[in-house]
Amino acid sequence: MKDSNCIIVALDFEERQQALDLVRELDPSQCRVKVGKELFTRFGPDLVREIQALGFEIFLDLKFHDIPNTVNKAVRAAAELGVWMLTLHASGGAAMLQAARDAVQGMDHPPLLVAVTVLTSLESSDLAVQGIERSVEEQVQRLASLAQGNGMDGVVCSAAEAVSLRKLLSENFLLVTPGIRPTGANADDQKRIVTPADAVQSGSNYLVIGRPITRARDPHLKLSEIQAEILAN
Ligand SMILES: O=C(O)c1cc(=O)[nH]c(=O)n1[C@@H]1O[C@H](COP(=O)(O)O)[C@@H](O)[C@H]1O
Repeated sequence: MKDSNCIIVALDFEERQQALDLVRELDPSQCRVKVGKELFTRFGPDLVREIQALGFEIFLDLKFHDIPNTVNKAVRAAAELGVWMLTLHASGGAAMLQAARDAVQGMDHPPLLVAVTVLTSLESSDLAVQGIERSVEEQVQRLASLAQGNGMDGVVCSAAEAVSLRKLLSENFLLVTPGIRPTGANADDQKRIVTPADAVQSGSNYLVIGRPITRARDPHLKLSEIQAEILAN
């Protein structure tokens, strides 16, 4: 997918002002933004509304993982905020995923529901510790099939799994891929990393990028460079 609007900038900041300063440098027609656990826990729905008022579609990444009734109510609350996309953990199981889907049934503009498969900070040895004796790729496939079979719009995975998922899943099922690192960038705590251009080539629909952009001296320039790299490939 060659779409200049496929990048989601992760606003992982401590301060409200840092997030707003970055957002004001960005163009809502060129990217979307992600509000995650740190920012939401500190500043809540008011900050989401403030960023929406600047014209941005918001990916609310709270990774719900709880009993079906609790997730149903939480998804409804997030949907009523008017967010564009939200996350829950596929490993919460079929009933939890269906409860999430039920929560947005009948809404005029429901958010996209995407299920996290295996976090990009994990590798096979981490699964083994949890008693999962299969490769990351197989576990991602299993959870992605579960997500697709229970009403999700897509999954969060590493772009390293995108090629195999594209063969397994329907064409319009979304692959949202964090763990993106331009060539030579620090991996930080990410284990399954892929460059922006390779992610798009492999079939990712949306690239979630945090530190490579937020830590850049000029975040707007860095975003433009990444977009240019994607379009050139
Ligand atoms: O759901 C997510 O967005 C997510 C899932 C995952 O498996 N890995 C992952 O890194 N993320 C998020 O994607 C962002 C990646 O940030 P950077 O590593 O700084 O680019 C963070 O906000 C993470 O919370």
